[in-house]
Amino acid sequence: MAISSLHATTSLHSPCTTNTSFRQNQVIFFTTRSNRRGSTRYGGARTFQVSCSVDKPVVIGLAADSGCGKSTFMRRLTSVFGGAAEPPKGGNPDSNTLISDTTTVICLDDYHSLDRTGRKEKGVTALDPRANDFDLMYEQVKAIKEGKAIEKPIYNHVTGLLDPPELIQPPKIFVIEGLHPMFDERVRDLLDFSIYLDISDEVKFAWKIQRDMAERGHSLESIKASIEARKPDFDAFIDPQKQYADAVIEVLPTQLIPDDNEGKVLRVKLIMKEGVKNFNPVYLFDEGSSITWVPCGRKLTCSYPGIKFAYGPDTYFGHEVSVLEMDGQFDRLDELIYVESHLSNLSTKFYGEVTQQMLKHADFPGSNNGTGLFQTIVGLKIRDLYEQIIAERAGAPTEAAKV
Ligand SMILES: Nc1ncnc2c1ncn2[C@@H]1O[C@H](COP(=O)(O)OP(=O)(O)OP(=O)(O)O)[C@@H](O)[C@H]1O
Ligand SMILES: O=C(CO)[C@H](O)[C@H](O)COP(=O)(O)O
Repeated sequence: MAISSLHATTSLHSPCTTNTSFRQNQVIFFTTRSNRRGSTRYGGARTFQVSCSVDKPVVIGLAADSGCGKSTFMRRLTSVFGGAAEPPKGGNPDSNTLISDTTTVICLDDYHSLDRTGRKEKGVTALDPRANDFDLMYEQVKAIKEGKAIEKPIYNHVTGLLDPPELIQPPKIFVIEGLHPMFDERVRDLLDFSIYLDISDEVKFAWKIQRDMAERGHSLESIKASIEARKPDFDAFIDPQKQYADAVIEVLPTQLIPDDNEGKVLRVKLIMKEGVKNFNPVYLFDEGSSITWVPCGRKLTCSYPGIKFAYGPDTYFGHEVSVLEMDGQFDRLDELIYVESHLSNLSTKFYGEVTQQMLKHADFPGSNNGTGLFQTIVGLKIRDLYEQIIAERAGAPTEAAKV
């Protein structure tokens, strides 16, 4: 049996019908095993009746290369919804899934159709579409969006093998993060909102060195070689997805320090597509104007090289966008409230919520610069989008939806 149809038959078509034997988001393992050359899949055609949520999930896509801040972004997003995300309780300790009260985040690496050995044998990288099962990805994201539970495979990053699948129940917000959330048109069309983290080569290199040398004991040469080996497939299959994103966070070297090659001070752009349903771009001072702002002075402490904001309209892959930019870093995070008070359409629930979120996670990477600030803002916009969709379904549009 083809892998995709095997899983299609085992997806649990019981949105609200049931004998509930499983709790919402409970994860179950299946041990039936099927093999094919180059990969190992587990699964079994079993029928389960499970509990379900009446509200169908809102589906969010987050695309980025490996080591580009997806996990950090997801931690900020989950925090905006008020809970901590944890791996499935009692499940596979190497599961890539994170579950909180509101959100379930799955990692699209779980749709690798070739395991580490299989990729090596075939001479393809994990970024290559031939190493991924897009039919299964589509069927399962569609099932979740329809409120049905799925048995999702697990790619084990420790062993490099495909582990037995885990049962995933439809949450309120379903996030698919990884290399290819916008690659397949069918999957792309299921997304209610999409984000691309666009990290420039220089910055990606600096972050990889920091993590893989300091935390994983890799040599500088091996990090360089791994980045170079991935580059052609990254350019061919990952990078082009940014044209479809509703919001792009672009991370570049600073322009405030001439010829900077340290990669510590960053220039970060938040590129927000115009005309996206339930998403009103954030603006600085005056919507639609072009503005440059250097806030350093009496209200904001800035050491060298300072902080510079910019805002204005632009085009991005033929789409009208608004771009908010921050170059530099904060000396004192509590003073961010001064910047926040000059931004509009933030979708905060109270004055200072952005600053509060940033202070809460001051230890996350990027908390003193535009990466943390814009990830937090996008998190708030996603919460707002979710609330608008739910209100719309309930037939009561919010004030924001009427704008
Ligand atoms: N905003 C940031 N500023 C500085 N460093 C960062 C930032 N975001 C991420 N990093 C660095 O990159 C590393 C990877 O971040 P993170 O785990 O969030 O990425 P990821 O895309 O989920 O990675 P992977 O796909 O490999 O699991 C972090 O350990 C940190 O060193
Ligand atoms: O690009 C990646 C996504 O995170 C990984 O390289 C891919 O999933 C393969 O993982 P591993 O190196 O653990 O076999």
